[in-house]
Amino acid sequence: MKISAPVTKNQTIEGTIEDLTYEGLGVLKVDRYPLFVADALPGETIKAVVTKAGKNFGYARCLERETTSPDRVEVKKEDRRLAQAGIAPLQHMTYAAQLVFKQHQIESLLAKAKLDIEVSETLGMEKPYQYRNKAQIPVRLVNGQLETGFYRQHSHDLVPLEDYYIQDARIDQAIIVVRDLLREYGLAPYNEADQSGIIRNIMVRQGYYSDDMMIGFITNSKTLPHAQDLIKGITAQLPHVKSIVHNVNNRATNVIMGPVTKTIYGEDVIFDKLLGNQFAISAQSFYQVNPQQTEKLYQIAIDKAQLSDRDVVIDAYCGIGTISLAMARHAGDVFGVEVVSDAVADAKRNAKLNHLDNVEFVANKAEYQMSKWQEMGMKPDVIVVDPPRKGLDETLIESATQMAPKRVVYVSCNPSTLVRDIQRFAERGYHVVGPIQPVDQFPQTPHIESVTLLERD
Ligand SMILES: C[S@@+](CC[C@H](N)C(=O)[O-])C[C@H]1O[C@@H](n2cnc3c(N)ncnc32)[C@H](O)[C@@H]1O
Repeated sequence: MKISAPVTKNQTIEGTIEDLTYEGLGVLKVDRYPLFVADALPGETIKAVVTKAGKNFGYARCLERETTSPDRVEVKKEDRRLAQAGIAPLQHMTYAAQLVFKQHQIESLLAKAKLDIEVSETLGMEKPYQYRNKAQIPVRLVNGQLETGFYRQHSHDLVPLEDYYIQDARIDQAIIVVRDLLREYGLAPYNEADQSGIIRNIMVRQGYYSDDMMIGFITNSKTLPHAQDLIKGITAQLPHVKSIVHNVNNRATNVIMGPVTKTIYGEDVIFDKLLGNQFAISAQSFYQVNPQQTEKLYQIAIDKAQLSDRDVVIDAYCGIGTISLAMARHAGDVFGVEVVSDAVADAKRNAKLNHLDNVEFVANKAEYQMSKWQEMGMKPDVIVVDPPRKGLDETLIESATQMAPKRVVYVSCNPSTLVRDIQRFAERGYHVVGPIQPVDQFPQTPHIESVTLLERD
């Protein structure tokens, strides 16, 4: 039997938003068929036009709001570009409602999996904007002029921007300085259509406690024309820049940086602090983007780990060792594993920088290393995992539980893989203790970070 959508493209409909998707889109149902609507909140009655009608779901654009949710923040016309660019897709919700939305997202995934686990209120920020310490901004030609900005969502059309709202204001200022220098020296922006031009992206990293800034040029060409002029211009206008790097990426890919980064001014790294430890951060290493909330996140992970000074800890997916070093102050020995070798080099350097000699770092896939450690007979007391969005490899869960740690602390940036992995741990004798604690690392966006404690049954 052919199933068809109960609506057609361009049809106008009226209804009340029932829910929000994990991306923060309003859900408007026609019979049981869901239409997803941007900038629409639960309880709001709207008139909308169908923009896409697929087999199982569709999309609609709000034409008129007949009632307004108390959770709504009116967004100024000039700021709507931030939502279009996917920078702040939740900007139309009060911050309090954003925090509740994140808590509910985890609760509803747990309920779907029939898991009776409590979720605490999301720990939010006092000032939930200008928090990001890193930007990778595309450079393109728009109306005959070199522009910096963000892509309109689901497209490669550049929306020129100067105020990115969620970035450290010093980063916004640096992007303008660099953009103007690129214009002055006539460097051609990259053109994706025929892969011509020079400058693909500008990368900026800013310390939170330190004033250090790193600027990176990601180019399509092997060389960076006018490198000395650019360095001179940047350092004259932005004296806190400690490092300028050049990265070549001449492949037709959405991955921003190529494999090799060369330092063309100053140091290879910038320095910043987290929970009192100093960190050297290189261009290619992962470093949490919201330093204020990261300190809260790590402190919760440390508290949940309940370390004693003889405990052996594994920190899987350790990046530049930020969690490892924070734990090393409370534990016997800490072993970190991370796949990016530059990050491991940074982690080793960071252990020395902080005079911590009870930490060891290995460059390997966490799933391989965990099975190696298990075969070697290692018996950790605590395992911390902080994987990327795809969550844990099942073989890692197998080796980790075989090693029988007392506790597993799971730092997650994706509640759906977290819930899947909690079930996999449960099959191997580990259960969640206490509530899951969401921490808002990404205000104004639907991203959800949380910390979960699992213990052996
Ligand atoms: C969410 S980050 C966490 C990093 C670190 N714990 C922190 O808080 O800064 C995930 C890290 O996992 C690394 N990674 C991704 N896949 C991996 C794998 N299969 N094995 C080990 N590390 C991996 C990434 O390079 C990244 O550094």
